[in-house]
Amino acid sequence: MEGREKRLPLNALHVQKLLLIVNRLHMLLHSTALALLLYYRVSFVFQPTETREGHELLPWLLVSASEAILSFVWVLDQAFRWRPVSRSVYPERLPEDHKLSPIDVFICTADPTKEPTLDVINTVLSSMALDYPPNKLHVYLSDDAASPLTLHAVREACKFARCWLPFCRRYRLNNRCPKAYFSALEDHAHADFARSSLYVADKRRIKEKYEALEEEIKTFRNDTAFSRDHPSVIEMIEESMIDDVENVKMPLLVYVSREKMASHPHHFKAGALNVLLRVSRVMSNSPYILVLDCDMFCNDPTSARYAMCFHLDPNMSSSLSFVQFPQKFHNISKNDIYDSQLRSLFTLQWQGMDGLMGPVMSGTGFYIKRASLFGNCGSKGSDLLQQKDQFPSSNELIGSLHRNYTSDSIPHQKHSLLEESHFLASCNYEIGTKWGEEVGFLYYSVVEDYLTGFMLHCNGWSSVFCEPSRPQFLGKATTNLNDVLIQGTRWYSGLFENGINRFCPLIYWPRRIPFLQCLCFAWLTYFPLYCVPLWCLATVPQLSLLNGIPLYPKVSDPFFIVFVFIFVSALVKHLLEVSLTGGTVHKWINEQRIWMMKSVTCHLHGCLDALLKKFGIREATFLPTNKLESDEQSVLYEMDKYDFRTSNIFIAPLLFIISVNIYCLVGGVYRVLLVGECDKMFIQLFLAVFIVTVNYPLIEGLLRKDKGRISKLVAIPVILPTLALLPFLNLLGNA
Ligand SMILES: O=c1ccn([C@@H]2O[C@H](COP(=O)(O)OP(=O)(O)O[C@H]3O[C@H](CO)[C@@H](O)[C@H](O)[C@H]3O)[C@@H](O)[C@H]2O)c(=O)[nH]1
Ligand SMILES: [Mn+2]
Repeated sequence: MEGREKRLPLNALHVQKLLLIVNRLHMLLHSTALALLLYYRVSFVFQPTETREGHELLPWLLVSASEAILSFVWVLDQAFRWRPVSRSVYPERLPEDHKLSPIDVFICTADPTKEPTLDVINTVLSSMALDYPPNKLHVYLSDDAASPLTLHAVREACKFARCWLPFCRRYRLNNRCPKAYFSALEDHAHADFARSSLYVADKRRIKEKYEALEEEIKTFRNDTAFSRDHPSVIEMIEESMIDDVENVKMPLLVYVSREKMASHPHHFKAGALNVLLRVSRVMSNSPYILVLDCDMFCNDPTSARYAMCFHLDPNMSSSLSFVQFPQKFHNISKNDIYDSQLRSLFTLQWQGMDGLMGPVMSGTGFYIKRASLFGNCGSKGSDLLQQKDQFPSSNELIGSLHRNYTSDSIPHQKHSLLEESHFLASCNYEIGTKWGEEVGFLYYSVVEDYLTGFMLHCNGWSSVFCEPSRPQFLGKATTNLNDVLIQGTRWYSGLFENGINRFCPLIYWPRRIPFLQCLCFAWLTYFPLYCVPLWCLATVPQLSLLNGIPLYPKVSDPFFIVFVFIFVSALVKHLLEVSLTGGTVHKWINEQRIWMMKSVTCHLHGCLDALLKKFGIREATFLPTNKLESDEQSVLYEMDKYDFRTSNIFIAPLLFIISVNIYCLVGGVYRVLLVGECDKMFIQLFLAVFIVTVNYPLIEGLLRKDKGRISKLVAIPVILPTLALLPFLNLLGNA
C-alpha cells in the first residue's frame, strides 16, 4: 500500500571491524603471556624451599598478588574492547514536528559560590534554544542552594530569551549558548546570513542585551546568608510573559528549589532529580527527559532530534531507556596533563559497551525515557500504579500517570499545580515510598548515574551511545590537580562501594545482562583497586633490589621475554588507543603519568573511603566540583605544568614513592657495580628507572619557582624521614 511505504531507518549501527580484529588479536597474545606469567609465579610456590635460593617469600607474594590484581582488572577491561561500534543518525527522516514527542530538560545546580550563576543561566538558555518545537520543550532548573541570585538570574534570563531564541532561529545559529557564541572566534550563524548587514546589526543589538544581563547578575546584591534549611520555592518563570506582543513561542521555564532540612538526608543530585521528576510530572509530563549538569551547555542545537532518531526507532524504542552523549569539555589543553577529558571512558569504552547493551549513564548529556525510571522494561511503569504507597496521597501525580501531555492547560490550573508541586518537593514526601530505592534516580551511591544506569540495564532496559563529530554538549572539566584528585576520590569511592555491596556486578549479575556487559560494570567498580598493585610495585621490588632479593626472572631466563612482552604490549596498546582517539605521544605519556599519580592517591583514598562507609564509620558526601575560572591555574595547565597546590594527603604519598625509587635506584646501581648480578636484578632496576621517569614532573615540581611548585614545607618533612629510614631497612635485610 502506498501510504504505508516502509520508512527509511532513522539510525545505523557500524561495527568497527578493523579495531575489533586488532583488539581480539591483542587479547589473545596478551592473555597468553599473562597465563605464562601466572604459571611462572605459581610454579615458584610449589618449588622445594632449597631451590628458591635468595627469594624471600613475602615480597614475592606481594608482587604476585599485584600482578594478579592487574591481570584481573585487565581481563575485565577487555569486555569494552570486544565489539566496538559506532552509530550514525538521519534526523532529516524524523516525522514532522507535530508528531514529535515532548521533552523535559532537567538542569541541576547546587552552590552559587562554586558554580557561577552566569554559566548556569547559559546552560538554561542553550537548552531553551534547542532545535525542537518550543511548545514541546520544558526546562526545569533545580537549585539546591535556594539562592535568590539564581532565581533572579533565571527571571532575567527568561526576558533575554525572548530575543535570544528568535535570533538563534532566524540566523540558524549552530551554537546557541550566548557566552560561547559571543566569545567564539568564528561566527556561528548559518553561511547564508553570516555576511548580511542585517545580521551584523542584530548581533550587536543582542550582544548589548547579553552584556546587560551579565551586568545584572554581577551587581545583584545577595543579602541572605546561605542556609542548609530552606522551604521549597517553585516558580513558573514563563507566566509573566504571556501578554507578549511579538508572540514569541517559548519553552516553559520552571525554577524549582526543593525543601531542605538538616535533619533529612537530601541525597544530593539524585534527590534533586527525583524532585524534578515529580514536579515535572504534574506540569508537563513529557515522555523524554534531557538531564544536564549546570556547567554542561548545549553546544549544538541538534541533540534532541538526534536522540529522537533512537527513541522513535520502532526497532529499538520499546526497550531503549536512554541515549547518552559523551561528556566533552571546552577547557581542555592540547596535552591535557591530568587527562581531564577522561579520554578512554568517553570514547573507546562507551563505544565498546554500546556494542553490547549500551553505555553507562554518565550523569549529564543523556535523553532518558521517563517510563524507564518507573519500572521494568515491558511493564511501562504501570505496575507502580498498583502500589499506591509510592505516591502518598498525591492524587494529582497518580492522575498524571494516566494523563497525556498537559502544557496547554497549565495556565488554567496554575494555582493547584503549584500547591501540588510544593508538596511533591517537600522533605517528608519520600518517607515510606520507594523513591530512590526502586523509583527514579537511586540513592545508595554518590555515583547515582552509574548505579541508576546499572539497575536500568538489570531491569532489561538498554542504552545507546551517540557521538556526532561536533560535540553536542560542552562542560567544564577539572583542570588542576587538587580538583582532579578530590573529584576522583568521590568517584572511586562511589564506584568501589558498588563493587563491595549488594550491587556487586559479578555477584548480582542478573538474568538480563549479557556476561560481557557485566564485566564492563565490574571493571568500573574494581579499577580503583589499581591502588594496591601500584603501591606494591612502586616499593616492594625497589626495596628488594636494595637488599639483593630478586623477584623477577634473570635476563637469560626464557620467562624474561614474557615479562618484557607484557610490559611492551600494554604500553603499545595504550599508545595505539590514544592515537586512534586523536591523541599525541605527549598525551600518551601524560596519561601514564596521571594514572600512576591518581592510583597511589585518590584511588587509595576512594577505596578506603568506601570501606569506612561500609563499616559505618563515614558518611557519604558530595562536594560539587569547583567551576570557577582561575587564570593563574589555567595558565599552568595550558603550559603542561602540574599544579601541586593540593592537600598534603595527596602530595605526601607521591613524594614518598619518588624518594624511595630514587634512593633504591642509586643504591641498586651501586650494588650492581659492587656485587654484579645485573642479570638477576635487571627488571627491578628497570622498574625504578621507569617510575622515576614517569614521575619526573614531581622532581621538576620540587625545583620549579612558580606558584604551583611543591612547597619545601611539605617536601622536607616527607623526604628526609624517608631517606633516613631506608638505610635502616637495608641493614635489616642484610642482617
Ligand atoms: O547536592 C548536590 C550536589 C550536586 N548537584 C549537581 O550535580 C551536578 C554534578 O556535580 P559536579 O560537582 O559537577 O560533579 P562532577 O564530579 O563533575 O559530576 C560528574 O559525576 C557525578 C557523579 O559523581 C554526576 O552526577 C555528574 O553528572 C558527572 O558530571 C552539578 O550540576 C551539581 O550542581 C546537585 O544538584 N545537588
Ligand atoms: Mn561537573
